[in-house]
Amino acid sequence: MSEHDRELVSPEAALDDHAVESALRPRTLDEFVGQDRVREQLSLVLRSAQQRGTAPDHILMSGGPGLGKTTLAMIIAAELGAPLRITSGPAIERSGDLAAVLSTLREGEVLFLDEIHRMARPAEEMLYVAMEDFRVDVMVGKGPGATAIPLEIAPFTLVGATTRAGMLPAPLRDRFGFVAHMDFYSPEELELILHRSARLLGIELLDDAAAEIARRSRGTPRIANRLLRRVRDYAQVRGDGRLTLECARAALSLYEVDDEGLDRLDRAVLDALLRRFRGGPVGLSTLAVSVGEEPETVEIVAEPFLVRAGFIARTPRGRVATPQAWAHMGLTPPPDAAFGAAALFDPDEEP
Ligand SMILES: Nc1ncnc2c1ncn2[C@@H]1O[C@H](COP(=O)(O)OP(=O)(O)OP(=O)(O)O)[C@@H](O)[C@H]1O
Ligand SMILES: [Mg+2]
Repeated sequence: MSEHDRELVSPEAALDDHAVESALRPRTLDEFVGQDRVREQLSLVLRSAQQRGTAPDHILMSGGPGLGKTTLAMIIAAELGAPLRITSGPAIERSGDLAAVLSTLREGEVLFLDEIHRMARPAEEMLYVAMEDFRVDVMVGKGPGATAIPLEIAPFTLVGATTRAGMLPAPLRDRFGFVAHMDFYSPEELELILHRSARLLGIELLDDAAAEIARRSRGTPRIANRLLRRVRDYAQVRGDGRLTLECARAALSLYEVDDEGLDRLDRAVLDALLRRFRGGPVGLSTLAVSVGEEPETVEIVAEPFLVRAGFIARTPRGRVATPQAWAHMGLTPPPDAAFGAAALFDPDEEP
């Protein structure tokens, strides 16, 4: 599948998303739609720290692409009235890169470390100390004569974001006082987000069209906003500019986003699972290879939604298609097909 095909339907940010995304980002906790539990927990963490006059605990946000991690990080700084410094795991190749950031933080500053699971190992150790003791040990010299010079740094709040919380070493995870688990959004929440975006973009969006787009957005605000823009294009060129249900349906089918919001990658994964592996169980990397994708892409981009929507079950022996998957793809399962939970408890098989 080419990059071009992927851009529309992937929850990961595409090039043309960036400008419009920053325009559509909610700026306060109140404007942030959905994730009610996270919002309430976060609001307590922030308010109480403000009342105590201290920097709040370090905050980790975990969740799939496009669910609002960067947005929340910006909101945290804004709610605290604190300056925000942004960096990311891949930008920190050596511990020196991190030392340079940490040693120039101002008191109370929020440090947003995106993709924190991709930071270099030696920098991780430095981060542990910084998070706990607000200190960096700067190494001077090399070899046996090297010494660590402790340097005090200003109390700050680290906000880490990761799509793969499981990949964080336990000592790092444990140093976060609060972990926000970002989940997929309900269709109703996505509708609210779509109406808000339409208002900001000056688009006339009818209720039933919003519901249709929301239902097909794979629980992800980024995808909802992107589909909104494609339906707007359609309405502008082929209609009278208003986003009606007919426009939404026609545009989404043109862009191959199906009734359940499955895109080409999702369907390719399901198709391989059903036809080539007779519904599984099959390992994730085998499945990824058979659709010509990186295992990480299938694991982070396609699978969580397919599981959440009830098309795939994870079992100790691998991924298994559910009856719903067979039905959705219009195929008949073989009589011996393994089905999700049943496969979990097969007494004759070793996990
Ligand atoms: N709760 C929300 N309410 C309204 N809009 C939202 C919400 N969450 C996300 N969005 C919209 O979705 C877009 C993507 O969100 P964001 O960039 O924060 O995702 P992310 O989790 O950081 O993704 P990535 O893992 O790719 O970095 C934002 O531009 C924002 O407009
Ligand atoms: Mg982000």
